[in-house]
This record gives sequence, C-alpha cells and structure tokens, in this order.
Amino acid sequence: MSKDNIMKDYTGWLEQAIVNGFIKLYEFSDLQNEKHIGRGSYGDVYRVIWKKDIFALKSFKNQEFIKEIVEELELHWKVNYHENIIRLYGVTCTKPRLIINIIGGTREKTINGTPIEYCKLYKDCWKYEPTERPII
Ligand SMILES: Nc1ncnc2c1ncn2[C@@H]1O[C@H](COP(=O)(O)OP(=O)(O)OP(=O)(O)O)[C@@H](O)[C@H]1O
Repeated sequence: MSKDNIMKDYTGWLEQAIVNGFIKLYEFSDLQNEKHIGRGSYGDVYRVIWKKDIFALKSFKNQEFIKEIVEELELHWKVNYHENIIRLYGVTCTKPRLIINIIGGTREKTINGTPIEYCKLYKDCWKYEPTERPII
C-alpha cells in the first residue's frame, strides 16, 4: 500500500470513529491555559483546561504519525476503562479538515433576512442521516 493510501486509511478510521460517536472531537479553541508538561517520541504533552476540567493533551508533531495516533487510540478504545490506565477522553485538531468541522457541527451561516422556512429547509438538507433529508 502506498504512503498516501495508508494515510487515507488511518484518517478514514479516525473520521468514522468520530462520526459514529466512539471518539469525542473537542474544539481546539475550547482548550485553555496550555502548559508544557512532557515530551514523547511523537510530540509534546500539555496540561490544558477544558471548561473546568484538567486534561493532558498529547500532541503529534505532524500528520505523518497518523498510524501511531490511530494505533494508540485503538488500544485505548479496547481497554475502554481501567483505574490504572490513563483514560482517553477524545481528540482535537489544530487545523481541522472540512469533514472534521462538519462532523463537529459546523455549517455555513444563513444570510440575515433569509425566510425562516428556507433556513429550515437548508438545515434539513444537512442532516447526517440521508433518509432524514428532504426529497426533491
Ligand atoms: N496523562 C498524563 N499526565 C501527566 N503527564 C503526562 C501524561 N501523559 C504524558 N505525560 C508526560 O509526557 C511525557 C511524554 O508522554 P508520551 O505518552 O508522549 O510519551 P511516552 O509514552 O513517555 O514515550 P513514547 O512517546 O516513546 O511512547 C511523559 O513521560 C510524561 O512526563
């Protein structure tokens, strides 16, 4: 398999895990008070605050590590929860791809003055389940 296909494969796994609700996607801008606390082989680790909770945010230097990221996420997911193992709360992305933004609920804003019924139709067309979208 080519390097590009490996990247697509692992990126697809991650996107599906987010879409299916197995892994929570945090908005990067919601993570506050970043403080450097450690360094591993793949990147730095930061202490961050999300709402009022403290999290360790593990960063990966670049997307080339997608395989390592996914393998670590899979391991966490298999363990699910154990009191002696740090828990995976979710993932975030500094420069989310369009699909990640859409999964996270981002939509184009409706233009001021657009009739309410048009806004509703527009929003219905974006529904995740194709069967819930309007039929022409
Ligand atoms: N949940 C956490 N709470 C506090 N500090 C952490 C946490 N996770 C990682 N760290 C700190 O960041 C450092 C790097 O962690 P990271 O998991 O990236 O690498 P590692 O597992 O130590 O090594 P490798 O990257 O080779 O697997 C740790 O040694 C620790 O000091």
